[in-house]
Amino acid sequence: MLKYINIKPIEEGFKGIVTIPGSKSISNRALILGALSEKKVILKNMLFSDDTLYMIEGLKKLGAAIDISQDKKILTIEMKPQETLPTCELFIGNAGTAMRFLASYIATKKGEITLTGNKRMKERPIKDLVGALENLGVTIKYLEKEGFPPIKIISKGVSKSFVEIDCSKSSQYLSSLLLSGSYFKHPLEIKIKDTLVSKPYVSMTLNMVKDFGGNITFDENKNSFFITPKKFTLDEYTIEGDMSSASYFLGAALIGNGTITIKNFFKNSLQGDKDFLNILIKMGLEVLDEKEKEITVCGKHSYTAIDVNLNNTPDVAQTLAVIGLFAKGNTIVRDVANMRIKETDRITALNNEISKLGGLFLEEKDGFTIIPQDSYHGATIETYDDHRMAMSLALAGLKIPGIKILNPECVSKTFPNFFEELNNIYNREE
Ligand SMILES: O=C(O)C1=C[C@@H](OP(=O)(O)O)[C@@H](O)[C@H](O)C1
Ligand SMILES: C=C(OP(=O)(O)O)C(=O)O
Repeated sequence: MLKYINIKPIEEGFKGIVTIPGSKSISNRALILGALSEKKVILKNMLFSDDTLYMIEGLKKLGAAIDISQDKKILTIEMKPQETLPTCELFIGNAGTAMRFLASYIATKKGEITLTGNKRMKERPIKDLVGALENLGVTIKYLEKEGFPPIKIISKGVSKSFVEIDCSKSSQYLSSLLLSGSYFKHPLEIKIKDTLVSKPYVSMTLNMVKDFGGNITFDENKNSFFITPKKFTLDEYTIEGDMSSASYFLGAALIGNGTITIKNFFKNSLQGDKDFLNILIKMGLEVLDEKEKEITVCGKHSYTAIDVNLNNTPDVAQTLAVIGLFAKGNTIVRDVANMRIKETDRITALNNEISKLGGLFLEEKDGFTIIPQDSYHGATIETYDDHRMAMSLALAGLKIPGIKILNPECVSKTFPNFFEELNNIYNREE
């Protein structure tokens, strides 16, 4: 286990080329859709990281034949035809998508399956999804604390045709039902109670279900989704590069006033986090070149702050917080209360670590403000087993000497070779 990594400041005007990995969100959706499919599915540009490996191991235990070619980033998946799933326990670490998406997948069949995870996963709520599945006729028992994993799902399949769900804490509950709903026995109406957070992830789900052969419509007046039972028959699916992972290198170019080419960057991405590029353009980032799967961006000696609502894209809020340290003016991030129930309480974690650098961080219940200071100093950064704390605070080290990132291997949740790629931006391209 690597205990820490020192980040070296970078010279302005640097040039680098990096490659980002496949999208976590798309990889884990494609695995569920592949497991539901009638035949073998090939997934290309697949992400292999903790979150997808927990999903892969879980699906294997449930009966999937999965072949992996890690260097080619290809995976094939074919689920054994079976009415009843093998009785087992699935450990899914702290992979929110795996925990939530598997719950509805299990409900498409008969079986008794326990879903559990690490200490933090046991503090992340799942009650609204469990309640919806119970209302659909699935029996679910909390094995420790009411409302949280571990849960035991006792399923006989879903035969009801209407459910209401509260998605004000996580959009993953809705995506879970939408991903597997085509394999419930009857047409299903899912009515959204309250506000839906992280909306673009639901659009991503709808797009992918459609690509696999599903039929889901949305009625705006009723605030309801309608799913028709369908069989999936797609042969092959290509995973996009991960736009949340790209945020660190877009940010590095701006903070470090350098030029970075990002490969595996999908211009027409399904991911809401692609909008981070537009946020940074407003702050001063310049796009030098854009191809279908590659972008080259360039920073500025000085850039402006921004006031932005990140409810649609909470995963880039930490990147923006660190970029805000060096902006002209105060950067304000609004409407991101659910950052507090992710890998760690991310708002408090940012406050702790940014304060250690000499930064001024104003913490709100559902957001924060970064007030830039004339100077900062190095510090030893705690990462709270949160990949995004490690990756975003590493960016501060491009400017501030003496930054040490503790437990850097937590990046393996979504971007196992992040620090190797970060190293690539120091190697000047001639
Ligand atoms: O559906 C998804 O793939 C995700 C949805 C978001 O979670 P919430 O809906 O809980 O905000 C996001 O933070 C997470 O990293 C991935
Ligand atoms: C919130 C995240 O993950 P999860 O899928 O575990 O919710 C994340 O990757 O930032």
